[in-house]
Amino acid sequence: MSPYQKFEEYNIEVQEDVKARYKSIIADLGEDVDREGIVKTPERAAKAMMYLTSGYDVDASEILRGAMFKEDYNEMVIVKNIELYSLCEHHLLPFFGKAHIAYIPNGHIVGLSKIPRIVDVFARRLQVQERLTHNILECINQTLKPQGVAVVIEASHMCMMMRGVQKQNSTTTTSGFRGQFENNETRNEFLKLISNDLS
Ligand SMILES: Nc1nc2c(ncn2[C@@H]2O[C@H](COP(=O)(O)OP(=O)(O)OP(=O)(O)O)[C@@H](O)[C@H]2O)c(=O)[nH]1
Ligand SMILES: [Zn+2]
Repeated sequence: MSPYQKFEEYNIEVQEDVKARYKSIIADLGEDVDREGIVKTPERAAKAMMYLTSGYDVDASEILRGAMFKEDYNEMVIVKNIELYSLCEHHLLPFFGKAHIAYIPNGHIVGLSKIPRIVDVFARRLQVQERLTHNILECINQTLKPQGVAVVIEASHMCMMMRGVQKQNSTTTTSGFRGQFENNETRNEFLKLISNDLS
């Protein structure tokens, strides 16, 4: 049996387990689990939740390493307005928003699509926005070893909107800077270039 087959079987086993637990949760919440519209819901919810947390099984640095190209370009590269959807680890409710990411190459550039890809890898886990920001920052810094890297995330948290404090318009901004972006001039140039995209 290949390791891949083993992984598939493991996933089916986990899915069955999650499905059974959802069925019991839905019943506890007061629903009729045999009702037509609901009967397949435990399976749908299990698949959805497993998709939304599928980032645990993915090595983000391997994604970056797969598309690093030698290039003598020493200016800032910015990929901005990367939409992201994650789950808050406290309430299992979504938080969603945008990431703006910049790096200054140090002999290697990276395939542009790989930056949103690693955002997704870290977003598809139970997260807090601060750790999500750091995960992305450190992954780029340690894998690409650029002259500098910057990450800014702006997000709205459903756990603050639908329940709890119930604030509909607040957004949370987190950021991280390494290397040349720790220098005020470079950091300000980046912040200026994304300023129209910040709320
Ligand atoms: N720092 C941080 N806090 C978060 C994030 N997502 C949710 N939270 C907060 O996590 C906290 C959990 O606080 P608790 O007091 O344990 O939970 P709670 O009683 O449900 O809190 P309320 O949301 O205030 O009703 C809340 O203040 C949430 O707003 C995040 O990404 N970062
Ligand atoms: Zn929350």
